[in-house]
Amino acid sequence: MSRNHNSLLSAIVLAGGKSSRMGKDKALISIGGIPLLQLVCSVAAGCTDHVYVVTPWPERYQDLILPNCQFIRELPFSSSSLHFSTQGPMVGFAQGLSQVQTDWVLLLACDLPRLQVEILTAWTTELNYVEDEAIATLVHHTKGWEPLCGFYRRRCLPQLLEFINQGGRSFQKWLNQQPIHVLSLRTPEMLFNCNTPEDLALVK
Ligand SMILES: Nc1nc2c(ncn2[C@@H]2O[C@H](COP(=O)(O)OP(=O)(O)OP(=O)(O)O)[C@@H](O)[C@H]2O)c(=O)[nH]1
Repeated sequence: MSRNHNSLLSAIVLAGGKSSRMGKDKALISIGGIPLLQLVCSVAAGCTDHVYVVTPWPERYQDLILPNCQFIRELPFSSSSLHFSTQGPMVGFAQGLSQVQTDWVLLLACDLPRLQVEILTAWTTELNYVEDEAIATLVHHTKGWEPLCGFYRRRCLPQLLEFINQGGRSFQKWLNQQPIHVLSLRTPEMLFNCNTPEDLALVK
């Protein structure tokens, strides 16, 4: 998607974690013959100018077809993070955000099989109208914020790192301390996460 230079938009897709509820890497699960990470990246590429895939293991995904996507290899957050594949989505996000050059970034989990590019594109047009003080624009539902399908300002990185450095790993806790613009969503099924074999059966 092409935009004027001042309004370029990046996406960060997170592909890490344990996939313990699924029992195998969610990113590689096939939905209609297409690996889930490829599906999500293709939607991200359809509504942004550049896609970063943040993962501890880029080699695992080298056979996927990911045009306009660039891998960022996630590193252990600190020398004490021995099991860095489980350091959590916030740390992956922070590492991705440190590479982003655009003012806004769309953050996506890799386990969202029902993303709709039309809705994400419509949301991108709202970014120009978000209050200056808001660091993100996200959907809010009964369980709280939806952190892994929404937009963040690049300038939130220092606050994010401070929270992480103090041991914080909960998006909800961090977001509850921040000014956030609320995104409206009439079709909440778009946010369906494919976490378990039962979820996968529903999608298929
Ligand atoms: N890069 C990166 N992504 C992560 C990490 N942990 C989780 N994710 C991603 O964040 C999204 C949500 O992950 P979750 O479903 O909460 O956690 P999970 O570890 O993947 O799965 P469970 O073990 O079943 O909780 C998915 O896109 C994961 O790939 C991480 O440490 N690094």
